[in-house]
Amino acid sequence: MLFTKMHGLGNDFVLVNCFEEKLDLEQAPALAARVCDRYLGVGADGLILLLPADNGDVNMRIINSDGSEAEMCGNGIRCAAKYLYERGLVKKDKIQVQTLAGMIIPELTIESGKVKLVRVDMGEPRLERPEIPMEGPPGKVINEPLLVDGKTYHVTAVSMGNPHCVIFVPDAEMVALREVGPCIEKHRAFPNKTNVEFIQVLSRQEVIMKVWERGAGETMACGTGACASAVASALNGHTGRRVTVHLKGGDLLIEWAENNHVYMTGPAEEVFTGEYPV
Ligand SMILES: N[C@@H](CCC[C@H](N)C(=O)O)C(=O)O
Repeated sequence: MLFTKMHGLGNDFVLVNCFEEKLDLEQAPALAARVCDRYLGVGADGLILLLPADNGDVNMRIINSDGSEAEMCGNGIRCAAKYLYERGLVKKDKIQVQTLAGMIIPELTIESGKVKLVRVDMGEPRLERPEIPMEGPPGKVINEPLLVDGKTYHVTAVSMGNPHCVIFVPDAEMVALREVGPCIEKHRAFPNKTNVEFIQVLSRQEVIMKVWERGAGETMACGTGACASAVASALNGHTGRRVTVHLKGGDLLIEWAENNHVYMTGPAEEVFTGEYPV
């Protein structure tokens, strides 16, 4: 299988062009776990498959490093958009990408034939509890107490197609991510598990985010997580609707526009190409 290793702010992926490579999709979870292994495989947070779409330009599937499939991936879709444009597979600067979270539209900034930045219309955030999904009575989950291993966290739940649990903290550096992250990811309140974001508010326009991803653990960045965190920050009155999110791997600009769509702007990089035995 020919593949391309890419990353968005250090959130890294193995991309496979399934217009060319004929993969058995039923084997994709096992393949993802093998290829993403940082010791025995290529090493990545997820496997991205680009497939022919029945609606739109391309169908993107994202499988986490543990083999579980996610509905969407913000950093991954910027990588996919760059790949499709620079390989000439799509010849326009606005691409319609079919995902399990619906149609997502990346828009490219191109300089000398290369993609510099990608601005993605990530669609509307979903806030009602069953849409996350999260156990409990109907309504939105904004700054609500959640008991985790005897400690109470105040959580705001946002779905960007995939579930996010956002927690505001005074100092993101002090969070014991590897201890608390997996407990919240697998908390019984989240029947489909959840991504977990810890947010330190710096100002009305800037936050620091640490993320524990469902199915992948700690990553250097999470695009859908940054969008969910920006929405949660505005809902809790901590920031306005345009926020720079500082992540371990760099910055994302997130805007929750008046039309209720969330726009994410950031880079994507190609690292290398290779061949992997399947
Ligand atoms: N890193 C991604 C999100 C990947 C999927 C996530 N782990 C999930 O299971 O929902 C991003 O940039 O959005």
